[in-house]
Amino acid sequence: MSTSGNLDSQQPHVALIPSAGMGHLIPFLRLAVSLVNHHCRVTLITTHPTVSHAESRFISSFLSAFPQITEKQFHLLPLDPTLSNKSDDPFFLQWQIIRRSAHLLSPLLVSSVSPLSAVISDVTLSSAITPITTDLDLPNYILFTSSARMCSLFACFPNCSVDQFEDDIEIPGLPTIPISSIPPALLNSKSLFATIFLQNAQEVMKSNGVLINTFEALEGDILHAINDQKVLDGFPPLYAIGPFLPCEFEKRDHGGNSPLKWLDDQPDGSVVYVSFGSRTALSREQMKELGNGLVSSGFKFLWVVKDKKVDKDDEGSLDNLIGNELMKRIEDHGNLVIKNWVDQDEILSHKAVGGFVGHGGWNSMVEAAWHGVRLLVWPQFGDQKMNAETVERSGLGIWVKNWGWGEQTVVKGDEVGEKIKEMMENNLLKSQATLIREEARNAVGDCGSSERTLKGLIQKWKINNT
Ligand SMILES: O=c1ccn([C@@H]2O[C@H](COP(=O)(O)OP(=O)(O)O[C@H]3O[C@H](CO)[C@@H](O)[C@H](O)[C@H]3O)[C@@H](O)[C@H]2O)c(=O)[nH]1
Repeated sequence: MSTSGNLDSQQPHVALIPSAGMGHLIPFLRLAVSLVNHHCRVTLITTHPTVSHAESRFISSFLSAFPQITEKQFHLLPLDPTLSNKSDDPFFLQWQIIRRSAHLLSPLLVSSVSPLSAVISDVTLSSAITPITTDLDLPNYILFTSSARMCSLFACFPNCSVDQFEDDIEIPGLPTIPISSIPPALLNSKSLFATIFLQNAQEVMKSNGVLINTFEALEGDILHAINDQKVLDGFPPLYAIGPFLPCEFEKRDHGGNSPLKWLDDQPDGSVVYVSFGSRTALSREQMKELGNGLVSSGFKFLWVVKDKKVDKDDEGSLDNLIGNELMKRIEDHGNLVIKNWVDQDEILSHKAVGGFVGHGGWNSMVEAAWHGVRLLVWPQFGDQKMNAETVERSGLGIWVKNWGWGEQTVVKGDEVGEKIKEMMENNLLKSQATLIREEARNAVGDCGSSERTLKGLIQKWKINNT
């Protein structure tokens, strides 16, 4: 694929509208690169301000790497004070502000260059954005940033009454979802999160299609059940176009502190990589248990520690967080602990990395599949148990169900250490991870399922342009 222009009068023009946080921004920017590589014109709507440094840095290196992409700045309304009573999570608040500022998007979606063939917005924004695209008569697509399994719950959600939430959730055409896997925030039907989740699920039905970062070999049965209308009659076409590939622009200069140097000195497949994504801070108590568990597993590890949800606030020293004594034991055993943004792609692609302990954030799960790294999934909140189910079913990793939701319980270090050993010593997982890696690569190869699906969608936009 070339990144050159090769423009023609039918060239589709796509506007992308991400939501708050790296877990939502990253898949949008990777999708943008893929669309450029497929000769689409892309407009990126960037929110101002962003919540984290990581988001601002990512956007600016993306725009420098792709000068052909048009940036439209979306200046958000100030924080509505009534919102502060609802949550103290800065990403939640930003998501709400984006939704409440959606009416300001109209002028940004009226293109002076060429009319838009598609507007693709984050699923969490859909009920705020669909009325705007409908008014402007623009084709409206959704990017579902989680797994197809989570999408099956999303599709059925308007038909589930809250009273049902005492029992497993029936998903027509698919296995039931245990009540214990439902995102806790959905269990209170009066919560703002549950209300908006429901509105989004209703509004998505009016969209032209839903794009998703997964692939046939990973979630084929679920994709088929949704696309065959077994899960919900009338659900829009679900386009599986993953894995979204990490890109060059994401690489950062670590000023000589890259963990790669340390990884280079470790034997192949020997290291456990530990990270809970871009916005999950474990409790101090859990952090200590995890540290003890890692040491007791006997495996070498590279642990990325986060103390605060937002990077700007994350200023404490490692010694303070983990304690001098544990920190010393960790270092005496020759392990590496980092409290900064790392380039996860370069870590997962390193031959020394043999396993990944993560929270089940969907981007990380797909990245592990792409690199064929086996997983121990430890869901903390939200969609993460649904994603863990997919990982377990595919044979890419294990998930300890009785650990519950990470944010609600503290798991003892010994248990963590045992499970890490189990994951690292399980050769079946290792060989299955290698197979999934092959399948992931096939999916985006020339004749792969995801590549064909994406090309078909772009072709549709081209035909609509004529
Ligand atoms: O130091 C870091 C930390 C994170 N990442 C990247 O940041 C992304 C993190 O995304 P994800 O693994 O999905 O976790 P979250 O940041 O927690 O993502 C949020 O968004 C996801 C997509 O909707 C959901 O699945 C999660 O539950 C939700 O917490 C991944 O691409 C990682 O590679 C880095 O590169 N370096």
